[in-house]
Amino acid sequence: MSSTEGKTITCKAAVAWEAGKDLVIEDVEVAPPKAHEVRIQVFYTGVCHTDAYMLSGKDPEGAFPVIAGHEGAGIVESVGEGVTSVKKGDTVVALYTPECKECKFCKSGKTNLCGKIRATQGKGVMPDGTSRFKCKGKDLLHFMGTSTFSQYTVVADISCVAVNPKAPMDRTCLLGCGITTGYGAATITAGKNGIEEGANVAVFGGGCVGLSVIQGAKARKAAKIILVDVNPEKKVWGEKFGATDFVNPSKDLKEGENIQTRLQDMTDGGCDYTFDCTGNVHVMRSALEACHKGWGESIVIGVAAAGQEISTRPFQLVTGRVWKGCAFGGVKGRSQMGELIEDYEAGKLKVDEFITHRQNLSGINQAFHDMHDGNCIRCVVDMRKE
Ligand SMILES: NC(=O)C1=CN([C@@H]2O[C@H](COP(=O)(O)OP(=O)(O)OC[C@H]3O[C@@H](n4cnc5c(N)ncnc54)[C@H](OP(=O)(O)O)[C@@H]3O)[C@@H](O)[C@H]2O)C=CC1
Ligand SMILES: N[C@@H](CCC(=O)N[C@@H](CSC=O)C(=O)NCC(=O)O)C(=O)O
Ligand SMILES: [Zn+2]
Ligand SMILES: [Zn+2]
Repeated sequence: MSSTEGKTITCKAAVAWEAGKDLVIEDVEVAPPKAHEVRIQVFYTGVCHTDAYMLSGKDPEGAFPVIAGHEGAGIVESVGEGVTSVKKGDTVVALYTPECKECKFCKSGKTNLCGKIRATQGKGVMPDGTSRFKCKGKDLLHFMGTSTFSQYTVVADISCVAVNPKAPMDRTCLLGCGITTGYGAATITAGKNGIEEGANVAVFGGGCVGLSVIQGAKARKAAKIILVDVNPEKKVWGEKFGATDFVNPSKDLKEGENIQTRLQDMTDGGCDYTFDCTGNVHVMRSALEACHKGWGESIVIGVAAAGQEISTRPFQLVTGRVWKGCAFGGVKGRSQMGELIEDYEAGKLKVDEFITHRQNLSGINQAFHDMHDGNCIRCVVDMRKE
């Protein structure tokens, strides 16, 4: 038994007291895991745009005070009663899309969305309706079932997966969201079983998610892989991951052209697959309309702010274009993370290349500021260094 097992741990965490304000590094108390829960020492966490989105106050599910973060890797400190899937000392990746393997969703074979704890996760509490975090006598909310901006966090046992301990956690943490999301969207969600060889693909938005779609499209031997981004610096980034073409819609379009018609011209009538990786609802429309008549599919990945809605002429769908979307790329975290880590270890999946910035825990606000720099793809925060 470790010295901390069964006891409350006091550690540092980046606390969001209210929307739109910097995070504050606080001493927080992390209660021991209850039944079917796991307490994890978080070693590394990435910082995702979805964290920024929630912290800005635009997420209808966002509530404060909260500990954000969902791209984390660490080591199991202790487990609650009945936990069999992981044990103390295991290296784990946190899963904001859990996998219980027994609910209607998990058993359907049609989706990676798991219904078992979604309602409480969305309310920022553990499955029993309470929080494991306290600061200054107040309960803090959990976020996305993971809260990786704390040196210790408690998650449901279905919200983490044990992985090869040899894989470096300062990189594999990124498989907890951005890379897996884009790569899975291209290799699992698109079409019946991912993008087919020879398909023409357009990816809107060349951040971590879009570049990961490009990586997946390349793995599937797509023909044209066109990156569409308003940031000219993203051309080089796209090429690094396998993009064959780049279009900047704010600079490269001729008179009378829009991005849809440009992409149709480049692909003999339209793309087989397009992906929105921006979260902009107007871009989502363009991505759909750039699809080939009869079969083109557009996959929405970007998260749009509260109140935003998508629209198009229904005729676009009547004429065979398909609009769909996915969370976590359609990847089932507990069943499929091991394979991604193997691919990374075998040099088949790029991960290190996404890391452009690093911070210690005390630099976490800088990580959010750096997100606005076009050359910031992902910042990894070392949670053990204050
Ligand atoms: N569904 C899911 O499971 C997940 C969804 N997400 C969401 O995916 C989205 C992408 O995430 P991430 O890659 O980290 O984000 P980034 O902000 O790093 O990347 C988005 C890119 O899109 C560019 N962009 C912005 N507006 C346009 C436009 N009008 N046309 C073309 N490009 C544009 C941005 O340029 P600039 O930098 O100049 O603004 C940027 O290069 C976010 O909305 C995020 O919340 C993330 C993870 C999982
Ligand atoms: N809570 C928001 C939507 C936020 C959202 O779409 N989250 C994605 C993951 S984004 C990761 O970086 C997701 O998993 N969605 C599926 C889910 O079940 O939450 C809102 O209410 O609009
Ligand atoms: Zn994310
Ligand atoms: Zn389930």
